[in-house]
Amino acid sequence: KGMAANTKNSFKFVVVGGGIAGVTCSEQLASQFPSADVALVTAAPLIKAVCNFKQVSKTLEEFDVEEKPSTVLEEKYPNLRVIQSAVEALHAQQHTLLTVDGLKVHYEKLCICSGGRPKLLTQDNPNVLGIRDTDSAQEFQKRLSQAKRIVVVGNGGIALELVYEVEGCEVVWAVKDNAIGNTFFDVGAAQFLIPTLNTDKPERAATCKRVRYTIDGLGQCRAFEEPGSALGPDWHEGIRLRGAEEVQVLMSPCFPTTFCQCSKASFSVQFPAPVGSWPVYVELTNGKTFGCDFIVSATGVVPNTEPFLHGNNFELAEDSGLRVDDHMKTSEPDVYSAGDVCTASWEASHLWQQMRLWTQARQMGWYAGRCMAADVLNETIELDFCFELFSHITKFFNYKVVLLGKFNGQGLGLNQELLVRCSKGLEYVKVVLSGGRMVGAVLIGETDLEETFENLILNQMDLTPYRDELLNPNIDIEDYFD
Ligand SMILES: Cc1cc2nc3c(=O)[nH]c(=O)nc-3n(C[C@H](O)[C@H](O)[C@H](O)COP(=O)(O)OP(=O)(O)OC[C@H]3O[C@@H](n4cnc5c(N)ncnc54)[C@H](O)[C@@H]3O)c2cc1C
Ligand SMILES: NC(=O)C1=CN([C@@H]2O[C@H](COP(=O)(O)OP(=O)(O)OC[C@H]3O[C@@H](n4cnc5c(N)ncnc54)[C@H](OP(=O)(O)O)[C@@H]3O)[C@@H](O)[C@H]2O)C=CC1
Repeated sequence: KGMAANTKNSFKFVVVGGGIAGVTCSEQLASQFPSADVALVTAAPLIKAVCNFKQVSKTLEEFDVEEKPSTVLEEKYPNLRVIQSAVEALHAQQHTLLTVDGLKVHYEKLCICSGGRPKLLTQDNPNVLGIRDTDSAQEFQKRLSQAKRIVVVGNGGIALELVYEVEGCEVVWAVKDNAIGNTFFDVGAAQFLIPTLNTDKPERAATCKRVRYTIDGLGQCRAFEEPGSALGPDWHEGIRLRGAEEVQVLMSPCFPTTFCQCSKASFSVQFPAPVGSWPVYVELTNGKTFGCDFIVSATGVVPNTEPFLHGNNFELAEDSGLRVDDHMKTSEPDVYSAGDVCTASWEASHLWQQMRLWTQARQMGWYAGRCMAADVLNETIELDFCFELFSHITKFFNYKVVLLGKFNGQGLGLNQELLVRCSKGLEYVKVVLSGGRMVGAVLIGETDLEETFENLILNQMDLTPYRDELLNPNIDIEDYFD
């Protein structure tokens, strides 16, 4: 009711974006300042809320995400108003936003949490799809139900999930690396996971046909009008990812042909002139051309900065995210940013790196809210502990996956030693040591090692004397370091 009286659309705090970052930030502000007017301006009709939050260890967290109508937020926080409209322009000097509905919103402090959108191979081909939000996932599902063959390009999180989940449709997976899942895994972990593609998925074993997995090529294993929030864990659950035919996963570890000799940035797939009856063809650098019903471009995300830039002086990072400092502040006064749209530009802990993930969206949104509050109250605030150590829990190919620190030896060059333990079909454990200290780990399966390894990474103990015991399966490592 208090909000209804605010006809001037002037707010102490305004947050843009109803994804995890924006919702967490606005909830933080609305609960810390119950008498201040807070607005959440978001393009999509539904917001994303964190539920069943569980702090698994010092830095590891798990939670579910629910899509809810925005009224739920307004009911919970009487001082929070949700404005469903896309922001069209920002005038940072005047502290105002304009929405596509012609609404002018005034703020004292603003946090931009507008997320990202798929970095598509090409924008103009209706047969090249990206997956980001509920709408795009539904479009994908609709097209898949009629499809006999699709080509998946990209080797990150979405591609990994798709090739595992899609059934009843031939999948050509064009991978330019020599192993799968390059954003999360090294070759060893990839080798561990690959046989899973060849087995029935547990929950569907009774009903589905056996997946045939063939290896092709050289490899060793070898509408952005009203963008919705990014999907997240288990986005494919409840969506039937089934094509029109029998199942075959065909992996082509090769480079799409028109991959320029130079940098990846100039990469583009060309669509050769049709020679058959498929709606679209893709030519790969192993010399093969595949016709397919459509191509999924699972090639990363681009920060949604567009409506905020014009006429303002935002510093952008190389990946075109809004640069934020260790207080989540952008280069414009009173403008903060969190989640996929921003790029952490502070001197990060040597054990942390930004990855555009659900968990980091929540952590950044929450911390940005606290920083905005601290600024208003003239209080000092230290960089939150969650930015000390990179940690991520997820699931790939139905295995629990925990990633800690420099899990792929990021930035370590030759200054690293890897210890690996692997039981086929059961677990894969990799530890990254640098100068005798643990700096990262990949844990696949029910290893139960995450807490002990997290502690060993955080306390930077010299493990040189223990390196032979560290992964010895006959030693209870938790007791050992107790
Ligand atoms: C298919 C898929 C699977 C994923 N799986 C996982 C996973 O298993 N684990 C994991 O950790 N991460 C996963 N991610 C990544 C994760 O979903 C994102 O990192 C995270 O959701 C980003 O949250 P965000 O709040 O920054 O942005 P978003 O969720 O993208 O939200 C942005 C919000 O801003 C709004 N918006 C955009 N532009 C405007 C504008 N101009 N005006 C007003 N509002 C605007 C949008 O409507 C939206 O509400 C996945 C992503 C995808 C696409
Ligand atoms: N379970 C989880 O945690 C999941 C997380 N996500 C997150 O959602 C977001 C979107 O996922 P996704 O799209 O898979 O993005 P990712 O960043 O995970 O992966 C993008 C992949 O595409 C490759 N790539 C980039 N540009 C090109 C190009 N022009 N041609 C060919 N390949 C290219 C990248 O290779 P290279 O690295 O060499 O550039 C990389 O393999 C990511 O932030 C991801 O982390 C998604 C699904 C599941």
